[in-house]
Amino acid sequence: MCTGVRFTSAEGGMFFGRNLDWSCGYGERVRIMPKGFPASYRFLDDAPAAHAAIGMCVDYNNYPMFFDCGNDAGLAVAGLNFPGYAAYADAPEQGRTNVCAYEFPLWVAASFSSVDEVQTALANVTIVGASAGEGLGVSYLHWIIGDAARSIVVESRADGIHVLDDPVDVLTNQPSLEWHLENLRGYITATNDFPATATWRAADLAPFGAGAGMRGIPGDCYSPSRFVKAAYLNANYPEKSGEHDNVIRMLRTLEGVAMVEGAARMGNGDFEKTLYTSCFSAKTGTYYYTTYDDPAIRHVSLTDAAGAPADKLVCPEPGRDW
Ligand SMILES: C[C@H](CCC(=O)NCCS(=O)(=O)O)[C@H]1CC[C@H]2[C@@H]3[C@H](O)C[C@@H]4C[C@H](O)CC[C@]4(C)[C@H]3C[C@H](O)[C@]12C
Repeated sequence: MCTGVRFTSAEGGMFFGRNLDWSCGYGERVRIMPKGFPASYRFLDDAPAAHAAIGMCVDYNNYPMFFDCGNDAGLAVAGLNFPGYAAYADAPEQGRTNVCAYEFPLWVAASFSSVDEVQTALANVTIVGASAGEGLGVSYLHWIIGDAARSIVVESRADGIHVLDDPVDVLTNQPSLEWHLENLRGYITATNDFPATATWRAADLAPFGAGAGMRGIPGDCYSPSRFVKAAYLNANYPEKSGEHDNVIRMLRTLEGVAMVEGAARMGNGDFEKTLYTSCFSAKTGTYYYTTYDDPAIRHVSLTDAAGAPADKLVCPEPGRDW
């Protein structure tokens, strides 16, 4: 399972993060793709990246297969599993912008400055289900894309591409975003208020402490449950100022929907857990992350690649003080 979250600070800076939940890693690393990087595409003309980007990826022979990333214009994107619902074209379609599923985050981050720009381009996009390389297969994903103004979700389904506004700025896994948003209507009585003592006949029922109003918000790891809990937390977290408190907001919110080893097996019998949690700060171009085995916060910034040649992915030593 995975969860993505977006919000803005009191100053208007976007923070965009995700949990990557799976049983095993793919050798993922944080990489910076410099501006001007020769981005190559299977069915599109190769183009130098208009924007530098930073994020978690498989560095596949100097090609970043991003899981999630943010760029120097403050636009960010993350891919989350969507099997059973995602459907891609078998082959490129004439007259369309044909983007392979594995290329999608790179294409978004390298090419665009805002959600509006991506949304316009998506009107002519076909997602093609070509494999990235031998043995890599095709991942069936949907994507959340955010900037300082808003977020959208992109779902390529059997009936075509759906570009949906995401008014709660959260994404998990199956089913569709429309379903998750409709499902929230079952939880509208949840509140962070401290409830008054109730009187039932002669009994005065005082709350045990804080949290009574949140009862009913699910705490399990199932995709619909994580959507509800993440949406509740994202909607109720008080607005914060400055980098520190907003990074903490993101990491604590994602911790609220993190998967702990042993809680849930995948179909193959392996336990799923939150392999890493990330937070991209758009204003500073910094990518913060923690891993399951090392909860200390590490960070790498787009500025760490200043002056680096454009044709190589940059892998700076992560900082630990902040
Ligand atoms: C497994 C990851 C999604 C995690 C997630 O959503 N889990 C949900 C679990 S569940 O279904 O709901 O049980 C996805 C997100 C990004 C994916 C990777 C990226 O798409 C980049 C490449 C793409 C290649 O086609 C396959 C390898 C790969 C390296 C992908 C492996 C894997 O599918 C990743 C890592």
